[in-house]
Amino acid sequence: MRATEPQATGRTSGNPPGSTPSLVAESLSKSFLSGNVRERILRDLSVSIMPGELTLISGPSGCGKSTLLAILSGMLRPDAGMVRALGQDLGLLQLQELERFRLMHTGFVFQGFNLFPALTAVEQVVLPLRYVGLSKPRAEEQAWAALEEVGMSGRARQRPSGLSGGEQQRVAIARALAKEPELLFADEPTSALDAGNGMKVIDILHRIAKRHGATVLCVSHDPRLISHADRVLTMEDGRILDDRRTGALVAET
Ligand SMILES: Nc1ncnc2c1ncn2[C@@H]1O[C@H](COP(=O)(O)OP(=O)(O)OP(=O)(O)O)[C@@H](O)[C@H]1O
Repeated sequence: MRATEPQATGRTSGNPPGSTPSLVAESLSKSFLSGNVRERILRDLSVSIMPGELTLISGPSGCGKSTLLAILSGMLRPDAGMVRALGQDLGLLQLQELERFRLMHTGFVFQGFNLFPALTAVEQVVLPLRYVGLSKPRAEEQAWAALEEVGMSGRARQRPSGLSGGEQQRVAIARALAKEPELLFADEPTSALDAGNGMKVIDILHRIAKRHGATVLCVSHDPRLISHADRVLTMEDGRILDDRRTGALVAET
């Protein structure tokens, strides 16, 4: 969530990408036990992610994309290495402080939308805003603005059962966007959608990066999305093999 006063990152809404990364990972390692065998999933991985950009992490299934996203977002601790998010070393935070950091500064969009079946679209977006302490009128105002931004204000009174998959994902993006997080993470946000809706969703994520100066980090193995990102990191076997800028243009609404 953005502070009223400018923060230490020196970013203001809508600024073009600066030279200061918003996310820095140094020498990350992570392994998981698979039966009796310990499998190394991330291998001494270092990367810096910039604000105001949509960065895509691509690569084959099982190469560690979601694990990297989970560590960069503070959901998972690495075995070794360091993550600095918005200047904060996440490894130095106690669990409660880390949860607070995530609540105030990060938003998530998942493959399965994760909407509450009984709530209307606007209620889905209002709920987390109330949780971070906004008054009801302020939360409703921000929720409507976020739904407007993703082109869903006309469907705001619908429950998930009355919405298409693409529309549900746009509501989920509005929910993540409404608290104005500096860091927006998306794990396979288009994989349950057809090509047209997938493109719409990725273009919305791209626009959020540009308009809000947010850091948008998206995991996907969908090759159609590559030309829609500003930067593509290709992973294989727990490492980043390729780091490319695409010169992608933001689609207008
Ligand atoms: N909590 C866990 N416990 C044990 N193994 C795990 C855990 N999380 C991930 N793994 C394993 O780590 C490997 C990498 O998983 P990860 O989800 O990061 O890959 P991915 O590149 O995102 O794959 P996909 O594209 O299929 O989602 C996989 O072999 C997975 O089974």
